[in-house]
Amino acid sequence: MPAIGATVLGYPRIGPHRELKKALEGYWAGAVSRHDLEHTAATLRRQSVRRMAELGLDTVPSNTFSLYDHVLDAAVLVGAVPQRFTSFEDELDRYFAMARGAASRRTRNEGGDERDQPDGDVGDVAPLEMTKWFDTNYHYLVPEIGPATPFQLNAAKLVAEYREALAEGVVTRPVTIGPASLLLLAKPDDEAPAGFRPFDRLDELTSIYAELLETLADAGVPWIQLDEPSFVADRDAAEITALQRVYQRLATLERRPAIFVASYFGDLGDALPALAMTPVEAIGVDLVAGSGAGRVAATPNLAGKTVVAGVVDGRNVWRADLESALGSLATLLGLAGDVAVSTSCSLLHVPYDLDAEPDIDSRLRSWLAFADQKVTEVVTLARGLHEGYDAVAGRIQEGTSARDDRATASSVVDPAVRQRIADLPPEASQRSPYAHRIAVQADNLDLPPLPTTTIGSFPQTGDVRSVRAAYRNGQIDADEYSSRMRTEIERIIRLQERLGLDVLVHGEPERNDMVQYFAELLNGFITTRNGWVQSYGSRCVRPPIVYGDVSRPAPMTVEWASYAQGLTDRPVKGMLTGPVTMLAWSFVRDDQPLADTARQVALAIRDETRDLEAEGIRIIQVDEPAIRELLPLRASEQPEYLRWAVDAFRLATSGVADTTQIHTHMCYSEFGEVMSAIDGLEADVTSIEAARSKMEILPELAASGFARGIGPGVYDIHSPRVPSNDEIATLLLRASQAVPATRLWVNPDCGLKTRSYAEVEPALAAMVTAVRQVREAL
Ligand SMILES: CN1c2c(nc(N)[nH]c2=O)NC[C@@H]1CNc1ccc(C(=O)N[C@@H](CCC(=O)N[C@@H](CCC(=O)N[C@@H](CCC(=O)O)C(=O)O)C(=O)O)C(=O)O)cc1
Ligand SMILES: N[C@@H](CCS)C(=O)O
Ligand SMILES: [Zn+2]
Repeated sequence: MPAIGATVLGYPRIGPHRELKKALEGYWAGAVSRHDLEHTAATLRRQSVRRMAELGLDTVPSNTFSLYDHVLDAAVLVGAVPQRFTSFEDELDRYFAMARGAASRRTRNEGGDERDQPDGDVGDVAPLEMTKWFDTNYHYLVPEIGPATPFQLNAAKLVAEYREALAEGVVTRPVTIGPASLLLLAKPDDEAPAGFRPFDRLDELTSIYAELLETLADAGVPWIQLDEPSFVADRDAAEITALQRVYQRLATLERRPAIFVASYFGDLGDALPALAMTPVEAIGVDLVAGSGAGRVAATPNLAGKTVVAGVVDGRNVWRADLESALGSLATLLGLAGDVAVSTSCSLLHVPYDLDAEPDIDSRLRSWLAFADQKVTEVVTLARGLHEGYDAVAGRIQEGTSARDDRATASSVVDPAVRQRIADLPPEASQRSPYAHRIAVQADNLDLPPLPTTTIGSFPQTGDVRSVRAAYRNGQIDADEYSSRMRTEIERIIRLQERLGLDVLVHGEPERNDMVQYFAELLNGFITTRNGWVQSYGSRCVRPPIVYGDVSRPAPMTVEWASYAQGLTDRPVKGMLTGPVTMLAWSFVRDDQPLADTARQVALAIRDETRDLEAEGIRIIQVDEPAIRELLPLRASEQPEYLRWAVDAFRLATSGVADTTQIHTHMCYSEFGEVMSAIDGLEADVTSIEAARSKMEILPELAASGFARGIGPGVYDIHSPRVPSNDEIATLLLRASQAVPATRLWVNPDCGLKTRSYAEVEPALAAMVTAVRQVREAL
């Protein structure tokens, strides 16, 4: 068995130029053949293993490539395919049906339209649910596992990708999710009786993994990496014992590769000594998010094992502190059998290569590291560890100088921002009592009961995107751009008037992304040209980088909002992204607490709310869809996070007069655990994703004491399906049983940017008709 040496836990897969995205969307649209899709995928995989090997890694992971999602791949690997997909005989059709939904066989025979959508679920076979991958902005597909879900090994992809890399001359280490985490990431299927947990089937699933290990041994695979990230969150003693049982069993198989159990996004806690007691050969620890090398080194039973030390941050873009990383590695050396050097998690969460960013100035660039630069850092550290400090002294010095330069750069610290924060009185985060302000807002707005609205974005048509691209590329000037955007805004305002909505939006046509748009306009942020990171399936984002103190040089949204308001007598909602979401979807500073950066962003947003108000905007929505996402995985760390997150939102939204109504919006998460924080935001109105769970969230919210305006989403915008008036009316009546109708608002689950007008117009018309019915009924 070769030593692991220098390695990474995973590598980006969307393609340096988003080749996979383009091939997938082309394939779904019927414009790219299956052969071409497979060719693109194979080329990307080969390039990736070659690149990692050329950069000097000792061992390279494989099977980290995925056509859609690695959790879906793991479900397919163990044959956990829900019944509704079994009629798809072709494997790729079945795979994409699980990812995106599909027309049933009946509809397919009638000419179903599953290839028309670039993303989202299509047709009448519902896809697997999508949810957040731990506390990242990546989304995985949730396996459905019930008592009768079949398990059957299907190792073809894993073995084929191993052999494909071997043909490139690279012996790889196949990676997949370990059995315990796979079940903890799954949800019970609809057939499961109350109280059933997928985890109940751990022993059965372990048998499939045993078979997998034997298959890999037969294929000559030296190492397998089984990821068990679910154990960096709070787990009970039974779950930890079960984890130990799994690896005791797998590691005592006669025929198997060496086993590397990886963890990331935090500290393994009690799971680390439990794993150390099993005969697995290697354990991976995250020394960036976790509590450090000292604690790991103190774990008994590591002497015969390789500790794979995740010392290079796999999910942020700062150049590593090589000196301190070497210190951590030295702490482990001598206590473990061997020390391998790695990233703290897969590099899936960072862009490929800093060299693809010609616009970033050279000084700032010297502070940064993207995936390929991180691979090089890992290689340098492994050399330093094994050949001694002097072998890499030059590189370490270079890194230290860059970090010192960053620490003292005047572009990072803005004394004016710091003074403003220091001068803030406590009442800056306090509005007058809700009962008082809601009364003055009612006078100011004069809205009907059950006011109707949308969440902000309207379809981002090809036309709108190409106008933005033309402006960005200098093909049209600012006047032409502004005029084209105004035409689009006017069209959206007139459409909403025609549909009969009560509170209008300008539709966000000028925004490439709800975070990047603001980052481009704020001091302290930079944005990238090619820094794409997969968010889900074929969808990508370019997370901005916060490098310095944040401030707002000029208004960011006022021009568009006030133009829209000038077109209509109905209130137009101003639309901003909140401080927590701005940070959750950016690469953040690692040189000051996140809470401090959040206050700076909050102040910039606060300035914007006041300017919007001064221009006659009477309602302002501050979106915080990611407030749940940043919730620490360990309960002990959650109260502190919630305290500063709520405080930042309140700082952002308390600068306006009582007459101005503050809305917020949340989606993409289960909000059960953060109900009291949602209440603590004190937004006058909160819109929240609720349609898919059929309003289940409302009783929970009411029970938490929440007693302000609430807009539970009445239809799911992730689906092209147009809801009927009756189903929306039914949901509204259900909502009115949990929340007094006087506090109910009516809106879709989220923004409409990924949908087409052909879906949006009838869906909103149904929503307005349903509200009229319900208003009469109430
Ligand atoms: C709400 N969601 C968001 C998350 N994170 C964000 N940062 N933003 C979000 O909205 N996390 C949770 C969810 C995740 N959901 C999504 C949904 C949709 C997308 C998405 O559609 N992404 C787009 C890229 C968006 C973008 O930046 N567009 C720019 C640039 C577009 C582009 O590719 N331009 C071309 C050239 C121009 C052209 O011909 O169009 C190029 O650069 O090559 C824009 O529209 O201006 C995607 O396509 O993946 C992401 C997350
Ligand atoms: N205002 C944004 C929120 C998305 S979470 C939108 O409508 O797209
Ligand atoms: Zn949303």
